[in-house]
Amino acid sequence: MSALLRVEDLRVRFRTMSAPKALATGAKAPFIDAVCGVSFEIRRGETLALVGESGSGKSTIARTIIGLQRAVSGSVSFDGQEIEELSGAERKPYLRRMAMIFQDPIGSLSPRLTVRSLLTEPFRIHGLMRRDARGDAERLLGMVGLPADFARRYPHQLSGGQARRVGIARALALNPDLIIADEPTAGLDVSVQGEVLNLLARLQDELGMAVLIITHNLNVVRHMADRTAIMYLGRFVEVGSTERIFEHPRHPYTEALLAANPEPDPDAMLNRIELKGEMPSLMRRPSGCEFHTRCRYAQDICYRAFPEPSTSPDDTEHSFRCHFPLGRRAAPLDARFRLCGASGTRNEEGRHGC
Ligand SMILES: Nc1ncnc2c1ncn2[C@@H]1O[C@H](COP(=O)(O)OP(=O)(O)OP(=O)(O)O)[C@@H](O)[C@H]1O
Repeated sequence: MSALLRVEDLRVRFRTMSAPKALATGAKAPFIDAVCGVSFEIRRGETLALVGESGSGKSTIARTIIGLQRAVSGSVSFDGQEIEELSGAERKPYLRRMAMIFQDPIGSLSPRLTVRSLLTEPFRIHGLMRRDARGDAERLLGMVGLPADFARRYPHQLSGGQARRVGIARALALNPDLIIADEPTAGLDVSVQGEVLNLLARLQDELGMAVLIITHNLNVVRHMADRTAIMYLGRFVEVGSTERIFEHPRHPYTEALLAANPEPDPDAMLNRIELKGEMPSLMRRPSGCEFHTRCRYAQDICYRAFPEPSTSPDDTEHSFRCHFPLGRRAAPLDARFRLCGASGTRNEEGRHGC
């Protein structure tokens, strides 16, 4: 099946200080590369999860896809059309087919607008004349299980779960082909989290849209995603079907994330593994494999050489970047544990950029 969304070799860079200040202070890294050559696609109706620690670049990818952030290179194509090639006016029909659910349920809703205005604003933004704004708002509220009289409320009169439903309803307004959900359950009570996930899954079944879901929560991934991409320092280190990622992780970072999952399999070896140290700063990228500073299996080559992507022989859609992927590791046991610890220990020079 052809891809609905195709992202190719995407790179996004942020300035960390102005050029004159960098010159004055002699700083080597006036920028960080938040996203480093990421490529992936999402098929129609499919759910892809982006997973990784805070700061790994997940939201930056999302914001770049919907045009809130510019890439320094790479491309985003939607339904076969590269978005960057289009003028502002030509882009609109494509952007209208994507909608984003932002992280903060209440904070992402404009406090001065009623729910009715929030729900009908997408039509106005895209210049779509509607004869029955009240009917539109009621229909959208009904789709997310909220009563029609919620249309008169303001965001501060909503609970977190209700605000999240309004955010979802707003995202559905223009009947998008792709929804990007950035931490859709963050900040919600556990019971409400389940309701929101079930709602998203039901709407996806009914409406058939693709979903790009961004989350730290592996239980959310397991519940929602067909495929999963694991991010570290702005790169994909492992991508595959969610089942493969959970059952046969090949990258040690994936293994460690799964082990940190609050509901791990009690019999799995993964339970014994801890992810030690902090993620290195994007201003001081480690040499070689960028995960080596925290990897329990790292060997000399991991300090020196950046690993090329490999694929599983029995599943070419399962790819990973590791010199010693799980399942064919030959390191002596004492070497495996030598390198656990705080980040940056073997990275005195540090690198920036990617
Ligand atoms: N506008 C910006 N200006 C400068 N740096 C930014 C900007 N937006 C993001 N960053 C930096 O880019 C890196 C990636 O941030 P991003 O928000 O994409 O990560 P994330 O994985 O989505 O994190 P979280 O899970 O906390 O949302 C971080 O180091 C962040 O500080």
